[in-house]
Amino acid sequence: MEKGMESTILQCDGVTVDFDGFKAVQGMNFRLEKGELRFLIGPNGAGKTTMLDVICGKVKPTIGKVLFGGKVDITRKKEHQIAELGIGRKFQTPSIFPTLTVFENLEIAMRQNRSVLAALRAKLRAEEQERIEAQLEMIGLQEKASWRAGGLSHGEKQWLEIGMMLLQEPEILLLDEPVAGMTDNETEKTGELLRAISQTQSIVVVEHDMEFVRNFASKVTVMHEGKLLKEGSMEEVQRDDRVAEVYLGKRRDADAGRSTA
Ligand SMILES: Nc1ncnc2c1ncn2[C@@H]1O[C@H](COP(=O)(O)OP(=O)(O)OP(=O)(O)O)[C@@H](O)[C@H]1O
Repeated sequence: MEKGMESTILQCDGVTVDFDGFKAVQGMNFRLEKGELRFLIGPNGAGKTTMLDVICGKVKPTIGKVLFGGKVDITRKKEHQIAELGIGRKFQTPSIFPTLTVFENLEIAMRQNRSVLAALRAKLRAEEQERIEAQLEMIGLQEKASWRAGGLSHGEKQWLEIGMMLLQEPEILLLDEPVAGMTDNETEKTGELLRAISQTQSIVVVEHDMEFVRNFASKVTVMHEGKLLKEGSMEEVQRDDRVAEVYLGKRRDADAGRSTA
C-alpha cells in the first residue's frame, strides 16, 4: 500500500489491565496505521509486553477496546480467533522445530491447520513451493533451506520464525525484542527485514535496544507506568524531558536539554 493511502489497522482505546489490583496498563490509547513499523519502548515494567498480550488476546483488559481493521472489537475474542483474524505474535524464544530442516519448518507453518506429519506428507503444489522459496529469499535463508533448523545461528532462527509467521499471512506482526542476543550484523539485517515486511504488513516491536530503534523507527510510542508517555519520531521522543527523566531516573536540566537537542 502507498504510504499516502494509510488507514488505521489497529486502535486501542482506554485499555486498562488489572492484575489482582495492580494496574499494569492504565487507560492506554494506541493507534497503528497500515504498513507502519512502530516501536514500543519504555523502562522495565512500563507495560509494553502486557500491551502486546492484550492485542493478541493472551491478556484480557478490564476496561477498554481494541479495534482491528476499524470495526471488530477483539477484546472478547479468544487468542486463536485473533490469530485467525490476522494478528501474529512472536515471543523472544524461537518456537521452531529444531530437528526438521528450514524448508520443512516453513512448509509446516504454511499448512498450519494440519498435523506436522500430514503437512510434511502432502505433496507441495508448484505455487506452494514458490511461496516458500520467496519466503526463504526474504528472510535470507535460501542457502540454508536444507539445514536442520537447530543448527542455525540465533539470528537465523529468529528470521526463520518470522518467515514462518509470514506464511500465515498476518496483517499485523507483534514482536517482542526481536534483536535481543543478536550480533550487530544480524541486528542490521533484522531491521532491513522488518522494513521490507512493512511494505505489505503492519508491525509493532517492543524493544530495549535504542540504537536499533534509532536506526529503524519512524514513529515511537513511549510507555511509562502503564500509560502513554510520549509518541512521535525518535528525535521528538529523545528531546522530551519526561522521557529522559524516566530513562535516567532524574530530571534533566531543561535548558541544557534544549541546547543539546
Ligand atoms: N501476570 C501478571 N501478574 C501480575 N503482574 C504482572 C503480570 N504480568 C506483568 N505484571 C506486572 O505488570 C507490569 C508491566 O509488565 P510488562 O511485562 O508489561 O512490562 P514491560 O514494559 O514489558 O517490561 P520489560 O521491558 O521489563 O519487559 C510489571 O510491573 C509486571 O511485574
